[in-house]
Amino acid sequence: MSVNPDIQVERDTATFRSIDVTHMLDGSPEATNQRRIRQKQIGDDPQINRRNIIFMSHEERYEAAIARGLRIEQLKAEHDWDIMDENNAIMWCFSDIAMFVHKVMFIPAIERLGNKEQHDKWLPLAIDHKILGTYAQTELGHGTFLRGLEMEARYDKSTEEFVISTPKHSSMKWWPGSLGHSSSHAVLLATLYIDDQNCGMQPFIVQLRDLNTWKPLPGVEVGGIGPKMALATTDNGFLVLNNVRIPRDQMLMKYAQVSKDGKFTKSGAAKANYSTMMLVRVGIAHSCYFSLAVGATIVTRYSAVRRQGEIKPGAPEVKILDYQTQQLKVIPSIATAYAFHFCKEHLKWYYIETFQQIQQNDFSGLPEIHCVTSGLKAYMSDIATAQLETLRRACGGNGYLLSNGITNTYIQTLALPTVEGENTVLYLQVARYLMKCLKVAATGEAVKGSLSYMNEKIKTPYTSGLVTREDYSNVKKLLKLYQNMTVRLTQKAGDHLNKLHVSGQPKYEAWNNTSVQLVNAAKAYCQTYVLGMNIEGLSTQAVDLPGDALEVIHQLCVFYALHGITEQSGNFLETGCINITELHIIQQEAQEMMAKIRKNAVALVDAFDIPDNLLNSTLGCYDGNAYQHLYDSAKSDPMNQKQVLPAFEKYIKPMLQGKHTSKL
Ligand SMILES: CCCCCCCC(=O)SCCNC(=O)CCNC(=O)[C@H](O)C(C)(C)COP(=O)(O)OP(=O)(O)OC[C@H]1O[C@@H](n2cnc3c(N)ncnc32)[C@H](O)[C@@H]1OP(=O)(O)O
Ligand SMILES: Cc1cc2nc3c(=O)[nH]c(=O)nc-3n(C[C@H](O)[C@H](O)[C@H](O)COP(=O)(O)OP(=O)(O)OC[C@H]3O[C@@H](n4cnc5c(N)ncnc54)[C@H](O)[C@@H]3O)c2cc1C
Repeated sequence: MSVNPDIQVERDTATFRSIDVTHMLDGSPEATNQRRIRQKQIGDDPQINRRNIIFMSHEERYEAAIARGLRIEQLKAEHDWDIMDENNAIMWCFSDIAMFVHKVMFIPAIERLGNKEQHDKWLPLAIDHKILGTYAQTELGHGTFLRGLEMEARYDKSTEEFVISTPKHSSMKWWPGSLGHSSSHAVLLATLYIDDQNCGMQPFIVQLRDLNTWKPLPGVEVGGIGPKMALATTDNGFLVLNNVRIPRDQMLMKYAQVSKDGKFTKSGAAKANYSTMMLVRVGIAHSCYFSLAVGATIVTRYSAVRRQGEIKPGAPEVKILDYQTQQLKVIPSIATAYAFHFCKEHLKWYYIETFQQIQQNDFSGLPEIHCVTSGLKAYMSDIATAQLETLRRACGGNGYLLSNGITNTYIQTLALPTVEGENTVLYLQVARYLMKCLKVAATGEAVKGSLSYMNEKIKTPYTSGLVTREDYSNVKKLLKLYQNMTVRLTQKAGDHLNKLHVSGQPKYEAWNNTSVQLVNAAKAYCQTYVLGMNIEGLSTQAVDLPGDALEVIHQLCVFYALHGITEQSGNFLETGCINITELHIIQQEAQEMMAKIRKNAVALVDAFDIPDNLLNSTLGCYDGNAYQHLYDSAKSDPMNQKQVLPAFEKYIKPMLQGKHTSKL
């Protein structure tokens, strides 16, 4: 099929070469080649390809997702993939593999929470798929408040076993992925009791099903929790345990230990048992980038080939991408996807470094990384879901079809603000850290890390530093505005907190009565962080780009900063970081920058280089022939393979013949 001329012209008139930016996104030309080879292995494989999933039943999708997971394992062995390759493969399959939690949580939890003997025993079994596991933490009654977990593990000194039980409905495990039908084992988080003393939430390895018959073991009641909005194949389940006994060495004992005679000891940081969650939060930030890149690719390409209506009366119909309002739906998502790229790259290396320190029992970096990973998981998933919905709607009626490739991505991404810590709750963790740093700054001590900009006192009266027109496209000056806004919102929340406390409210009550302001400050911190990483990326990852490509990536960053201010203008005005005249100039600059970026919109999404066989989109194919692909997809619907469906004989015909009232 030849390429649609409407999309070809976009490529021909772009001011830079997409491939240069692709190399930057991958890290190097060699890395691009390597990724393309991996993506071809996946996209061309009939067992992995998700081409027909929209026409499958729940059970068929589940089976296909198991087969997909298995096939990924085979490819991994055949082609010697490392862990990054495997994680990317899972992401390119949109996490549509049934044993997802086994890979991303069960194994990492054993690695992080187990001691050497436990590694030696359990990891080979898990890695070779001799056992399949889940991460069972959330209960019906408690997902957020982990100190409230009710499933009990009571130590029985006489037999050196833990006895695990579910005292009431609210204490059953509820939600763990792969638990319903796909796990033989669980890393199960339960509250440990020794002689009725509560020793906090601890991790245990519990076998749930017989490995030969797959039947639940005695005392184990397990099943699926029912249909969900999406993620049909993650097989989320419930679990009730009736006095199930496990040996003492099945408590994962890296950070806390129970001796044979029931002595409880702790090593490491207080929240060390929460470390698996941190890893997954980093992974979620990466998924947010990928989902947004997918959505932006589909909708930008579709907007470049769909013509509807006219701008100049009587002139030919225009591409919908030429409407300024359509640009406002599409261009921010492209700019955000690029900003998220720089941010997730930074996050990956930051996590790896800090994790190495933690492995060496240096926990000093833990509070900051907990703040950053919690905040970015929340912020990036909030933004990604909001923008994906805008993008989906930007496709008009066809935005409601599953074949468009964006609807599924969107509803899947909708889980991310909830999983791995509900977003509001995570913002409040960030706020906790902000308040601590504020206190440090108030004593005159230097605040370190991502909030070191707090050290600089904001002078009153204040000027924004935006003097010339060029200042409005100076990303460092724009970043300063964001930093000042964050500091002022943080101070404002801190002042409110103090005021309530001084007026007699206990600290916890004052905290709750300030939590709206605290969350607002936390979001500002996250937004500032992402912009900071975007700017850093310009001088690190993007620095070797040819001049024309660097200019476009720079424009995106400027637009990201300006658009962010227009979206959050209330915060910037309220804190006095800009005045109304400056806001008007910023709005104008943002619109002008958007018009410049529009010229390169298709080339910018091409640079994401997501192949058609992974994109699975009728609207967003590289060749731009959206109408042909829509038609082909409709024709391939199994319901269209018959001219007359059985429902005709059963219901419609009797109705037409006036017999329906008694028969139905
Ligand atoms: C589609 C893809 C599917 C992916 C799979 C999804 C799998 C899942 O969802 S698994 C379940 C995930 N569950 C969660 O994330 C639970 C969310 N809840 C939490 O993380 C915590 O309980 C939380 C943070 C809300 C509060 O914990 P709580 O024990 O009440 O602590 P709290 O008393 O508030 O104290 C917080 C302290 O712990 C620290 N802390 C909390 N979490 C962490 C952490 N992960 N690392 C380091 N420190 C931490 C805080 O910094 C704070 O320190 P300080 O006291 O010095 O200020
Ligand atoms: C698709 C999916 C997959 C999942 N996979 C797993 C898994 O593999 N393993 C696992 O263990 N769990 C899993 N979960 C569970 C998930 O981690 C929890 O649902 C999540 O942590 C939120 O907890 P919750 O359901 O208790 O929400 P709740 O805490 O009940 O949240 C409800 C509301 O209360 C608010 N709220 C709660 N506490 C506070 C507070 N302190 N301050 C202010 N507001 C508050 C929240 O902001 C929210 O608005 C999964 C969930 C989903 C949807």
